[in-house]
Amino acid sequence: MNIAVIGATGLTGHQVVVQLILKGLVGPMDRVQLVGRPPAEARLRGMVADIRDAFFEAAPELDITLSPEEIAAEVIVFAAGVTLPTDSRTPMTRDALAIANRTLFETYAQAIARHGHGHELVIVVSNPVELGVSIFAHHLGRRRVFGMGAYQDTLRFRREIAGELGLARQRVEAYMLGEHGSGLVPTWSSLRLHGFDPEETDQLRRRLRRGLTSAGYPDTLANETKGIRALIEAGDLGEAFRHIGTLPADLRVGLGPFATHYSGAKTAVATANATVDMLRVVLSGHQTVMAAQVALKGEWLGLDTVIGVPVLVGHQGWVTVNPLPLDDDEHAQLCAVGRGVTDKLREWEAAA
Ligand SMILES: NC(=O)c1ccc[n+]([C@@H]2O[C@H](COP(=O)([O-])OP(=O)(O)OC[C@H]3O[C@@H](n4cnc5c(N)ncnc54)[C@H](O)[C@@H]3O)[C@@H](O)[C@H]2O)c1
Repeated sequence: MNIAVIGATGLTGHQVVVQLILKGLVGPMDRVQLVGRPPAEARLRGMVADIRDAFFEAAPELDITLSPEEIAAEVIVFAAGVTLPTDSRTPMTRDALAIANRTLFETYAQAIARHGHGHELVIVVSNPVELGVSIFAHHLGRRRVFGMGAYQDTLRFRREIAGELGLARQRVEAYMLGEHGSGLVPTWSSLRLHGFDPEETDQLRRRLRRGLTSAGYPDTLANETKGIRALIEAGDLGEAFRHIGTLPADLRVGLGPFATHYSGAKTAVATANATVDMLRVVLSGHQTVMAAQVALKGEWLGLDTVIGVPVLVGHQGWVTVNPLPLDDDEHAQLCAVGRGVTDKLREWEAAA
């Protein structure tokens, strides 16, 4: 198997390569292409030496690639580009991030479309993930392109619920859909707790939500984000994490990574874990449902944009949306977020 990691020397890209090996997804019969810019060549060489030193027998063939035209892989992880600074005193808007990364998305998408074999699957990690998916889908065809934001947000949502109930994460089924970052849509209607009947699940769902409704979620998340930002700017990370711990699971999903990023630790380990997990699903050859940002053309709820939804995945890409039973507020929320993403994509693309 051939896997390419674009932005391999970055915090996230590096973690993806290490976790691919540690989790046994690649071994000596496989090849991992480490893709970076020419100025990163020395660092890529050092990275290869370090990985061989650590995992000699288990390591795959590690190739250094400095040109987008030379990427040749079955699955490509895109983790290159600018990221939000961790110093809260120099904030960067998502708009500025989009403008900074747009050219990079375009360059790689065009090169892979021109020089690739036409079947590569692409997992977009870099932000804004919706913009990355939109650009890659435009050049490669939308069925081959996934954003990992919704996959990671869904893992986090399940983990928060499982932790609060004292269950293994595997017993919790629930989806965090929408836009990665500020447009999360927790679909509490999708909650299934294996081993609990619908009545018990209803009771636990009420307990977990603590009175926060789907309609009230976006404003509450925005207000809580302001509060956490103020604590971070005041240098009180400890209070920020303590406060997040008092909030319901769906708010913790939105706020935990925010505080982790600004703590300076960043979220590379969890992001790589989710990416490698997603890669495992995509490569398994079994048809499986997973959450991902994909470019929709009205397949579900009339959504015609890039948004996180549950998709049925096969070895050639996503096949169809796996619809969930949503209540009216969740439905309205997902459509509103979809319209917001469409407006942003239009703006970011017009700023070219
Ligand atoms: N989806 C998520 O949950 C999530 C989590 C963390 C980070 N991210 C995103 O992933 C991206 C990377 O984050 P990071 O923390 O690893 O950043 P980083 O700064 O550590 O790494 C970025 C890498 O991109 C490389 N790069 C820049 N321009 C390049 C080019 N033209 N060709 C090849 N490589 C190039 C840099 O050399 C660097 O190695 C960011 O966009 C960030 O927002 C997403």
